[in-house]
Amino acid sequence: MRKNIVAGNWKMNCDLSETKVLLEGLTQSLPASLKADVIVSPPYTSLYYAFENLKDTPIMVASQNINENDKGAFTGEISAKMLKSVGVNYAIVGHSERREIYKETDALLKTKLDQALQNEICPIFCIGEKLEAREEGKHFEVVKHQLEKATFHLTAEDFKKLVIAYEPVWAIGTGKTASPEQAQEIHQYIRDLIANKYNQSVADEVSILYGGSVKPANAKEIFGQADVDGGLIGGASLKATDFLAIVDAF
Ligand SMILES: O=C[C@H](O)COP(=O)(O)O
Repeated sequence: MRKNIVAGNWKMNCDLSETKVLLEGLTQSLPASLKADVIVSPPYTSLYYAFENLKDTPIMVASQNINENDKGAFTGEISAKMLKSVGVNYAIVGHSERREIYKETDALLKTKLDQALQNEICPIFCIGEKLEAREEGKHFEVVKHQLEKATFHLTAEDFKKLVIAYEPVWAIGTGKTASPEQAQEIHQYIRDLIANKYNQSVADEVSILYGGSVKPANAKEIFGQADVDGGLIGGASLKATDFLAIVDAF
């Protein structure tokens, strides 16, 4: 059965001392029993510190990216094996900021997913349409294309290891959130795509997260939708009390 997951994507925020403060805030106020799996995704420079300081807690650590190669002459890059060695169990792959700013293509993302899975890192694979596509009613088409091109080569066993994050680009960092009905509609569509490609039991095992301006004030309503299994949280994950309130929203 699929899991509830709340993942915080810190993006390019938090140096080491800020990481320390944020993690202390999280661990000191962490409820004894959690309603969701909790993941934090600090920048590379804080990953090892995060792992070391969270290993006695239920909070898991994700990277915000992963390289598609094993090793070698790729100046500035970090391999899956290196990530694994500092305690990373999840990797965000295909965030819209990487697609847009760093021109990551569906073909590249496919190889990144393979690399993560080969190294036993669970990908949090991001898909979602831009505002123009939403306004033209092409959002279903966009997410179908993104999903098919990067993931449908996977076996059912590997597909079940993915977490999908639906993040409408127009809702990221803008304060605009998809309505709970809009989120449910497209999450259900994504689950149906998975069921049609694989089968219903695979579709029922994959957690589909919503991302885009999730805050303590709107999390409960969004997470209350039948096919929304949690959230990928940007801005609100940088404040421990807000992030924990979102975790508690189930
Ligand atoms: O990865 C997280 C998303 O980009 C959402 O960011 P946000 O919560 O700041 O809108």
